[in-house]
Amino acid sequence: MKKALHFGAGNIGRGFIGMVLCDNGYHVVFADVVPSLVEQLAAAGSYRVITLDTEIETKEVAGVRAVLLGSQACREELVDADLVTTAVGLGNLVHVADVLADGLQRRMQRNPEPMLNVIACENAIRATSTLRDLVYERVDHEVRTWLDGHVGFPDAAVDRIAPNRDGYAVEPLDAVVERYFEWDIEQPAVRGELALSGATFVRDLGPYLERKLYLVNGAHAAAAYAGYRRGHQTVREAMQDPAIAQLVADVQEEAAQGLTSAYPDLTLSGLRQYANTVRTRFLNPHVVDHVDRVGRDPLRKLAASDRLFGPLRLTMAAGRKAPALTSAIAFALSYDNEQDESAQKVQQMIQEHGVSQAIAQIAGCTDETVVASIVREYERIQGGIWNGTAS
Ligand SMILES: NC(=O)c1ccc[n+]([C@@H]2O[C@H](COP(=O)([O-])OP(=O)(O)OC[C@H]3O[C@@H](n4cnc5c(N)ncnc54)[C@H](O)[C@@H]3O)[C@@H](O)[C@H]2O)c1
Ligand SMILES: O=P(O)(O)OC[C@@H](O)[C@@H](O)[C@H](O)[C@H](O)CO
Repeated sequence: MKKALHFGAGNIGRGFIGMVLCDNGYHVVFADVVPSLVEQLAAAGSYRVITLDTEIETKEVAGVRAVLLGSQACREELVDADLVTTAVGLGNLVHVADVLADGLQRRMQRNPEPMLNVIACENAIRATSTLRDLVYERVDHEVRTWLDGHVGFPDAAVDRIAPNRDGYAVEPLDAVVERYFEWDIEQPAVRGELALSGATFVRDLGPYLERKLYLVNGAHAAAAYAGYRRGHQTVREAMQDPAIAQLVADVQEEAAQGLTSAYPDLTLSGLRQYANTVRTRFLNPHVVDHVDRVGRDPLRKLAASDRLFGPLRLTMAAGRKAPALTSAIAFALSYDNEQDESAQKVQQMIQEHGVSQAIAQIAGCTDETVVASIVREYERIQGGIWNGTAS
């Protein structure tokens, strides 16, 4: 039986990647940093995925094991794994890289011939490439040469809403997910054979990845940050607020305009259809997804290449204005959730240096016109007079 080592036994790890791998006949070994989660998974050897839709479907993912990240057992799992995946959060890839660097050296010494693929399933531009670079930094020339020939690092885009489980009557290991899913993997970087039913193999991931990050996650972020500010608890509640529903649709339209200029194969009508489906998903009455999960870590979400400044850059490069993305960025900067450490860092930067400096520091954006528009929207939000994007 093929074996997959998956880092991150959280919502998307259990609810999406683990399930697809199991459906493809992999024996799945989860590696996580939370000892209690690892113990529970290891003891149970299985968990359930509950699909939230008009029909609630419960499916068992059986025959799984679990190891603690960094343990000897975890490093040893790499020696004969057939596939490695991650869903740990972009900032945590550095810790996965430490383990991969060590485990892959063991593999080079003891099981060098079989090809291996490593796929990071994180919401970011080319997260697998980021992970590969982190691994390469940690090994010497001999290992790098072996990695070049035997280990593929294909980039991927993953899409499935896997909310937190609070509010659902579920068992401790249950994962809850929407029915929809999409997993796109860049074929040219794959080493050896990799067949995964449920995944789509594409020649160039760029358009798939940016379409997903901007039209799903950018829109999601807009709904969450505006929703938080306007007192909504969940994404669905936020989407039922007409001003936010319009903001989200406008964010998608601006991003779509930018995407069609950057990727001639993407059509505006195709992107509009995709965007409509995304908004319907956000309104799914069976999914309770809190704005604080979707808005988590605004420092990451406000980075230059991420879901808000990424499409803004494309739209501006296409010579178009982006008032809705500007509002969404201003809402992200206004996100002062005390439970979110990253939000608190953003607030501290704003307090210490002002909004313009915070934008420069976080997103590297110093374009005076862009910064001035964001600041104007930020002030409207702070003043409580935002009731729709200024045109
Ligand atoms: N939840 C979603 O709807 C969704 C959908 C698509 C993609 N994603 C992406 O998947 C990733 C995980 O998101 P999530 O919602 O599952 O988060 P989560 O917090 O539910 O799960 C993350 C898991 O990773 C573990 N972890 C953290 N650092 C680790 C490390 N170094 N090694 C091993 N495990 C580690 C955590 O303990 C946790 O169990 C993120 O990059 C997210 O953007 C999430
Ligand atoms: O996971 P994040 O923090 O990058 O983004 C929050 C949500 O937008 C995200 O988890 C979506 O639910 C998911 O990407 C849908 O595929």
